[in-house]
Amino acid sequence: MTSSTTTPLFEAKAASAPGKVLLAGGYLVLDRGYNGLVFGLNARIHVCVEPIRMKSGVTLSEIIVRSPQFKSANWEYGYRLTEGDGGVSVTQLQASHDIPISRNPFVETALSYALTYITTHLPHSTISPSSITILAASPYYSNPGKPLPNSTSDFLNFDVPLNQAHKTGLGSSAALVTSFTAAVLSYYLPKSIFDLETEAGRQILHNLAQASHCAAQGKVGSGFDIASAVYGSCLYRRFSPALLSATGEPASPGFAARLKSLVENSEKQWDTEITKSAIEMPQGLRLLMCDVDCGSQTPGMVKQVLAWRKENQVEADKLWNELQSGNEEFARELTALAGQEPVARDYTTVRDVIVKNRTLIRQMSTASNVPIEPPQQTALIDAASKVPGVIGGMVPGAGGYDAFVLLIEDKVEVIDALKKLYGGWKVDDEGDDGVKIGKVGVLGVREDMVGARREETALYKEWTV
Ligand SMILES: Nc1ncnc2c1ncn2[C@@H]1O[C@H](COP(=O)(O)OP(=O)(O)O)[C@@H](O)[C@H]1O
Ligand SMILES: C[C@@](O)(CCOP(=O)(O)OP(=O)(O)O)CC(=O)O
Repeated sequence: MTSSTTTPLFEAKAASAPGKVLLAGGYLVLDRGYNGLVFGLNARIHVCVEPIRMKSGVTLSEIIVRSPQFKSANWEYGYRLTEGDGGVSVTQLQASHDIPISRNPFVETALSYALTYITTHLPHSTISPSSITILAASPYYSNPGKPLPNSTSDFLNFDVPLNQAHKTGLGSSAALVTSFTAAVLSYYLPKSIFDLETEAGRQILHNLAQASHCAAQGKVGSGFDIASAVYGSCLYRRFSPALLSATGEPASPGFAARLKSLVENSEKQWDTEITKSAIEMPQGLRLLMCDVDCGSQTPGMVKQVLAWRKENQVEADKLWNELQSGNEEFARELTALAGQEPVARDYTTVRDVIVKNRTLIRQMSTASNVPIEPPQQTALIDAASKVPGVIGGMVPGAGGYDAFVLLIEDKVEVIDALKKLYGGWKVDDEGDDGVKIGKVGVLGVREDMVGARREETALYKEWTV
């Protein structure tokens, strides 16, 4: 018997998006009155969308998503257009009878939002089945990974289920939702409607990814992580949270039209401010991400800081304003240094600004009783700051025990000295707060100024089916 296959309508497409580090403006950036200074990182999540070749005559509305670096990380979805312009609803299908369904809310929501947006431009019948592969750079997880046998691919096999992946806090869900949305839109929509390489395309991607990331998270954060995943390093002012509240739930009547209008900025105007020119990394300097092995999670830090601010508005406003000025000064210093030859530079001012900002953050920490820069991190950053070639360091984002970031001269000897310093760093005694930190790792991750971008699909041939 001969079996013929139908010719796929679409050509494989891929995109990637960077991770993030909020160098300055943690907590402040939740409020539109303040900014965040965010750097994209050279650890990217990639997504590749390909046609599923089917035997002719078989029609199947199914999209298969795989994250092949992890065990059993497959999600199969059926999709259908809902009544009353409710957009595309996706339903997870059981891959096999003996494997229970495990949901991936970020994938599921990004898929339903992207397909809904696509059907506002194309008839639903043009959404043909596809196979989607997710591949993440290894620094997103602290699990040891192995290359595929005889492989030239940089992606590693972690050989554990996704729920056993230990995240290093580089913003996996934002990089995933952004690259996933970019790849799906690029695959199904003609370039005249969505082109990732244009300003209009990036705006569509930003707005759609913010909406689906918030929906998947079940909360509206500041969105700095999606902004940097789309635009790369930038000075960020958030959108008004009310913008998203009127969109409603997928499948509710009129959802598709509301999503289109939100994404295309046609009724309500997005008031996000993204200024790429306000931040630069001077040539010869780099960021170095460090990861602390620590059992302690500190959920509810954001709630607690905001509650303290509300109760102590006058004191908090003073601190917030001082920090905002300090952060602005830090951004200005970095861009000024970027305009100078490395040999002509004097790092004294930028060092002082970092030290001053850290003092303010510790004030925020003490006043709100939240371990934003706990003493364990103070010791780690202070010790690094004495290493020749280290300009300074800080706790990024919400802070806590698990990560910090250093600004250093981009020289192997500086990284070697830091590895030596932290190699022997093990605090076996608990601090006064009862928290014991373990191994300190220097992640091979630095800033990346570029946001979401198109990728060649050949990069993934060893991982796609
Ligand atoms: N490589 C991956 N493949 C598939 N889904 C992923 C991957 N990495 C992260 N995710 C999704 O993102 C979620 C983690 O998001 P979150 O807890 O917000 O962490 P982060 O701070 O890294 O964004 C995972 O539970 C999973 O749903
Ligand atoms: C407190 C914040 O301003 C910054 C948090 O930054 P992190 O980088 O710590 O974030 P997660 O990876 O989402 O945990 C909250 C926000 O801006 O949403």
